[in-house]
Parts: sequence; C-alpha cells; structure tokens
Amino acid sequence: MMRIGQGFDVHQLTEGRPLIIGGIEIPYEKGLLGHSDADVLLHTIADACLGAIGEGDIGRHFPDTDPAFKDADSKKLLSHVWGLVKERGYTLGNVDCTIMAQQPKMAPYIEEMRAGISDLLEAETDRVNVKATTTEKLGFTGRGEGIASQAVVLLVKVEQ
Ligand SMILES: Nc1ccn([C@@H]2O[C@H](COP(=O)(O)O)[C@@H](O)[C@H]2O)c(=O)n1
Ligand SMILES: C[C@@]1(CO)OP(=O)(O)OP(=O)(O)OC[C@H]1O
Repeated sequence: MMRIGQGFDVHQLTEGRPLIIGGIEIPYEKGLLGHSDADVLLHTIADACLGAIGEGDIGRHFPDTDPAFKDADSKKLLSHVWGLVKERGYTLGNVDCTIMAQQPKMAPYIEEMRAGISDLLEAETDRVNVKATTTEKLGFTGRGEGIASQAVVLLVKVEQ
C-alpha cells in the first residue's frame, strides 16, 4: 500500500537571520523569519509526510506559540515526523521538492541538501530530489521578499 502527501510553505526574508534551507546554512545577506530556524524546505517535507499519514501539519505538532520550538532546528522536527511515519509502518518511496527563490543560487548546495534529507528519512539519496527555480522576478519570491517551497512525498508500506 502507498500513501501520497504534499507540502507547501513560505517564509519571509529579513536581515539579521541566517539562511537555513534543507538543513544547510547558505551564505546570504538575509535569512528566513520564523519561530523555528524557518527551514522552508524541511517544513514542506515534514508537511508532506504528515499529509501522507493523515496527521495534519507541522503547526499542529509544533505550535509556533510553544517556546520549546523557538529557533528549533527543523532537522529535529522532520526527524520527529519521520518517527511517526515509521510507527505507522511506512518507508520512503521518494520525495521531490522545489524551492522558489530569486536569490541566492541553490545549485551549489543541492547535493548536500539531498544527502542530509536522505539521512533524516533513512533512504538512499536517489529517493530524494531537490530542485530550485527563480520565479522570473515575479511575485513575492521574484521580488526577494520571501522564499517558498513545495514537496510531494510517496510512502510505501513495509511488507511484514
Ligand atoms: N534560487 C535558484 C533558482 C534557480 N536555480 C537554478 O537555475 C535554474 C534556472 O532557473 P529558472 O528560474 O530559470 O528555472 C534552475 O533550474 C536551477 O537549477 C538555482 O540554483 N537557485
Ligand atoms: C515550525 C513552527 C514551530 O516552530 O514555526 P515556524 O518556524 O514559524 O514555521 P511555520 O512553517 O510557519 O509553521 C510551523 C510552526 O509551528
């Protein structure tokens, strides 16, 4: 049996914050604003996993009113979500993600992101794909006001 889920997230770019995407700190003049470390990519993957198992979203599991999640490392949040997926007897089929950012260039960091995400999801690297696109200077991402991300995940039931 298979289950599919999708995730979408947006965070605002602001000065005075580190830019953390896919578990990696990317050198840039601005970073993403959020209650946690605002890792927009890991948030979309966590939401896609939660969607696939019918468990709502990360806001429900990690409320942004809870001081425990202030500046939280999103790798830990995704790892917790992955624990829920495993409890239900699923493993990763594959995950495919798109980061929408006018700047900076994600290409130099994509392979490191894939490696980190595949570690967190306990899967081979080729089951994880990360893409990036500008939005051709259009919209809030194109104006550099924020970064958006989306992900689709396929989970496969482990045979007993
Ligand atoms: N922040 C970004 C955006 C894009 N890329 C890479 O550039 C390619 C072309 O971008 P388009 O917006 O014209 O699709 C894209 O396919 C990515 O490989 C990037 O590295 N970082
Ligand atoms: C991750 C959480 C919790 O720290 O906060 P943010 O970093 O603000 O992220 P968001 O994607 O807005 O929603 C989930 C939150 O509850």
